[in-house]
Amino acid sequence: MQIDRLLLEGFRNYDSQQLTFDGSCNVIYGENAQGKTNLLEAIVYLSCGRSPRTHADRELIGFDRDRARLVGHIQAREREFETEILLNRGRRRKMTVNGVAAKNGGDLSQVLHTVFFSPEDLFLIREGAAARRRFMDMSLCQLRPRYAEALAEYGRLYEHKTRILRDSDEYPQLLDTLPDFNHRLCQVGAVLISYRARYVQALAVHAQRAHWECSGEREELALTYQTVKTVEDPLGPVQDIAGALEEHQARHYQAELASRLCLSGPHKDDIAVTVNGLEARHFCSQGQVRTAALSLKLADREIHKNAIGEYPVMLLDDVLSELDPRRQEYVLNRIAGGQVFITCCENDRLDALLSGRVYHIREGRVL
Ligand SMILES: Nc1ncnc2c1ncn2[C@@H]1O[C@H](COP(=O)(O)OP(=O)(O)OP(=O)(O)O)[C@@H](O)[C@H]1O
Repeated sequence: MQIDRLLLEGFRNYDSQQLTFDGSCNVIYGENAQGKTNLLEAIVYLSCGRSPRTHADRELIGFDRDRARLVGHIQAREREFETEILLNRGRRRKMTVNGVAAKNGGDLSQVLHTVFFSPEDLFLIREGAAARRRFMDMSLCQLRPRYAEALAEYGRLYEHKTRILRDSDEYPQLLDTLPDFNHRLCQVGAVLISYRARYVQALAVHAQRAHWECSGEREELALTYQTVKTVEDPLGPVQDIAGALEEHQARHYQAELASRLCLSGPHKDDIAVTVNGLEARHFCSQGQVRTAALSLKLADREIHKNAIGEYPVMLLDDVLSELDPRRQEYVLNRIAGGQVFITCCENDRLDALLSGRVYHIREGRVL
C-alpha cells in the first residue's frame, strides 16, 4: 500500500502543491513551522477523514481561504485509487473515492491505512486515558468501518444526553427522553467495547514483543483493556455487554442527575500499561516511556498488516530526534518493507540512515 501522488490546495499553509512520492522512504525536512507536519496530517486525513491534531475540520483550511482540496493517488490491493476531499467553510465536506461519494472516514479507510507517530505520542503512556482512547479510536476507525459508524453514533448520543442532563433543571420534561438515549448508548457502547477488547488483545501481544526486543530483552510490557466495571467479559457476546452496561447505568442514574454528567459508559475506557509489573504512567523512566509508546505504534502497524495483508503507510513526525541511536536503529529496521514518511529538521543524519527521496519544505512549498 502506498501513496504515489498528493495534491494540496488551500490545506493549512499549502497554497497549491503537487508531490510525487517514493514507494519506500520519503524524508521531509525543513526548519520549524514550514509545513512538514501539515503534509503528514494531510496523508492521515486522506486515510480516515480524521486529523491526528484536531477535531475541527475548519482549522485545516488555509487562513485566507474558503476551501481546501486534497487529492491522493493511492496503490492498494494491486489496484489504483484516487481519493479526493473538499473542505468548505460552513458547509459539509465532500469525499470521493474514484469519483464515488464516500459517506464517512470508514469508506476512505477501505483504500488507505496510515500509522502516525509524533512526539506527542511519547506521552501516550504518561497522559490520562483520553490519549489512549484516541489512539484506539484512530486505529479501529481505519480497521473496521462498523466501528467508525458506532463511534460517530455514540458521540452524537453522548452529546444529546449531556444536553438533556444539563438542561433538565429548566426543562424537566426532557428527562422523559433519557431512557431511550440510555438504551441506545448501551447498545452502541457494547459494540465499541467488543471491538476495543479484541484490538487491545492483539495489540498486547505485538507490543510486548516489540518492547522486549527494543529494551534488549530486559523489560516486559503488559497492556490490559479497562472498561465499565460491570462488564466482566468484554470479549463475550455483544448483547451480554449491553446488559452489563444497562446495569451500570441504572446504578449511576441518580449520580448522573445530581452531577449532570454522563458518568457511565465506554467514553471512560482506558488501556492499563505496565512495565515489569509497575504502572508505566507513574513509575517508568523517560526511556521506558519512549520504548513503550514506540512499541504501541509498531504493534498497531502489525495489526494493520495482518488485517489488510499489506503494511500501512507509516508516518514518523519528528520522532527520531527524540530517540537514542539504539532505538532509532530498531525503528528503522522494523519499519523496512512498507512506505514510510519521516520528517526532521536536519537531513544529514537521516541521509546516512536511509535511502529514499528527500523533500525540502519551506513555507508550505517543496523547494
Ligand atoms: N489553517 C492554516 N492556514 C494557514 N497556515 C496554517 C494553518 N494551520 C497551521 N498553519 C501554519 O502552518 C505552520 C506549521 O506547520 P507544521 O506544523 O507543519 O510545521 P512543521 O514544519 O512540522 O514544524 P516543526 O518542525 O516545528 O514541527 C505554522 O506556521 C502555522 O501557522
